[in-house]
Amino acid sequence: MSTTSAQPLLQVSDLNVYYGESHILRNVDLTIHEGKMVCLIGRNGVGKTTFLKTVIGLLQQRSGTIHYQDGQLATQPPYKRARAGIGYVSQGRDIIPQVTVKENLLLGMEALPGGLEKNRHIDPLIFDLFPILEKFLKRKGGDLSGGQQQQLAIARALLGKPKLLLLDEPTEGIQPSIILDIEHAVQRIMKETGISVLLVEQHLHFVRQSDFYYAMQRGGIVSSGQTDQLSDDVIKEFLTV
Ligand SMILES: Nc1ncnc2c1ncn2[C@@H]1O[C@H](COP(=O)(O)OP(=O)(O)OP(=O)(O)O)[C@@H](O)[C@H]1O
Repeated sequence: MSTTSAQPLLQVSDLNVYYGESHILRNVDLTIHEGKMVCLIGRNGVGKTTFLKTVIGLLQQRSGTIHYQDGQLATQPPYKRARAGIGYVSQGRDIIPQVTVKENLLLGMEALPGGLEKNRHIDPLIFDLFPILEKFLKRKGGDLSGGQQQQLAIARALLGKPKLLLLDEPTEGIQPSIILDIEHAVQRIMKETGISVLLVEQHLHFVRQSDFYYAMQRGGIVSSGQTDQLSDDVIKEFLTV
């Protein structure tokens, strides 16, 4: 199976990002081909979230390029990147606690052409993937459990019809039965919609679902390859399992 012939969906080259004077990301190269799941692994604080935030435009690189589809994401703000099909589920999930599950879901369609005025219909695939959300449509977002909020955050991102979904530690702090539900949902989403996923994850079972991995240490990529060739040494070094 060749994955290198087609033009990648996302190609990050020589990316350097700073917080003030702290040099966080160092010469990062990372490529995602269409329809693939790529996992970024590494210990706490190495720069994984910083990387995702730079791809979605919440942080600006000091140097390097991010090539997405057929152009550069130079200084576009996050909303333009969302419109261009990059969905982002942050580590904190960013569910709005005071409004209902339904209203949280509708927010996911804001980036679509015509915005919320024209998009009020929630795709039934969402409820097929996450039946609990249909049951709890009228509940406040803040009343859901952590796992349910994570499902809501993924569903909301999906409603923006992304081509690339960025997921920041979706299983963090979530009970094992819901971790499996989330893994299955992500697999189904990829199969049924053809989107690509960039996953930051510590949970080995989920990491193993990805096609390719990149391992980060002190802001640089120190190992990468096909996930089915991920060695026990790399797992021990880069995952907290
Ligand atoms: N707003 C900020 N200002 C300054 N430094 C920051 C800021 N946010 C993160 N950092 C630093 O940048 C480095 C990378 O953080 P980042 O959150 O990207 O790591 P991570 O690999 O995602 O870790 P975690 O899994 O703990 O989220 C850390 O040393 C962190 O302390």
